[in-house]
Amino acid sequence: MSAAGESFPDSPAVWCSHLRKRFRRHQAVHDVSLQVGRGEVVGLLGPNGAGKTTVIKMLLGLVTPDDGEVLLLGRPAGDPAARAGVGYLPELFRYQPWLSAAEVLALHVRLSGADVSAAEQRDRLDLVGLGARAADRVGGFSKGMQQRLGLAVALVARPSFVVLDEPTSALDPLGRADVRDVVLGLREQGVAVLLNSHLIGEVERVCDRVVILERGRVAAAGSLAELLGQRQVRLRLTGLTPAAEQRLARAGAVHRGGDGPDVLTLSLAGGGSDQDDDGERSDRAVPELVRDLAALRVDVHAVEPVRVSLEDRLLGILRGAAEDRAAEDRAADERAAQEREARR
Ligand SMILES: Nc1ncnc2c1ncn2[C@@H]1O[C@H](COP(=O)(O)OP(=O)(O)OP(=O)(O)O)[C@@H](O)[C@H]1O
Repeated sequence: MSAAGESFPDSPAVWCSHLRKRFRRHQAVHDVSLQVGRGEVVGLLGPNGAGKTTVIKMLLGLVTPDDGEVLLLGRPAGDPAARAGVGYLPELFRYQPWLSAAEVLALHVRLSGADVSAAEQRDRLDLVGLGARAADRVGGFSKGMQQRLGLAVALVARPSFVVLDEPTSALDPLGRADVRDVVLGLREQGVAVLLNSHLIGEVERVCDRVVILERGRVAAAGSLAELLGQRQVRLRLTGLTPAAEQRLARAGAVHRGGDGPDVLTLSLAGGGSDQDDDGERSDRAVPELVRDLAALRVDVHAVEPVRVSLEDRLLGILRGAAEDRAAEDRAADERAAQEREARR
């Protein structure tokens, strides 16, 4: 690992608190606090215009926040020593078309001030699948090849924190799989990664934690286990009594219909999981419920977890946030109407 950015090794790779950014009349980022720990892979998700790229640029000291604080590798974001420890693949990438891929890499090594041998630079091109094109001019590269080169540029100076803004937007499925392997390899080496991607499956495969932005705010954040949780189970039950219905209602919200008269879906209260003494997740809610239902003489024919994908969760969170905002707008309209009425 490079010595750059390593003078505060116990600090998170990046930490920010209450970031805000307005562009003219548009508040792009309202209030964002997040953290990427050392060696952690964090996914940044959210719809178009949610503020992901603006947040990334503020984290890297490329956009000045109106408010809030950032520490990059334990230092202020604009500090050259912090930047030297960071590899960045921007969303909009463009490299000097008159240079060869090897020359682009060598240029970035010089700019970074790191000591990276020619052999190591070639290894980076091999890693992104451009080893055979090292001597070719970038002007003749396809978009996907340029994006691969961008990834090599981001990795070449042995960063301890890598920020990838839509790293697979120009890549074919094979290229996306390659990037996934690269990210997993970084994690193995203890390199922290912040990954902004619309490809939710990709994020689900490689990320330890996810931060979901919606209209410039953090709509949800947590580990994949926390976000996905075992939140729902489908049960096939016969012989339900009022007491059993009450027991079910205590376990969570009951949804019926669609899958037959005996089938119900239970959204477990509190996500249905607790922490045991060792801090491990343990799902006691379901076995306890089944035991109690059996004691109440209910016939339990089937119990199956409903698998919730990150995509489902993301859509649910974003729809929930949109509904909350619509309700707030309606309440504000009503208040304004009441005030107008009172003034008459
Ligand atoms: N330099 C700028 N000048 C004016 N407005 C900007 C600027 N940069 C971003 N914005 C606005 O800020 C908002 C957030 O943009 P940003 O690029 O951060 O979103 P994003 O979540 O990365 O979107 P996408 O997924 O489409 O890339 C958008 O409304 C955008 O138009």
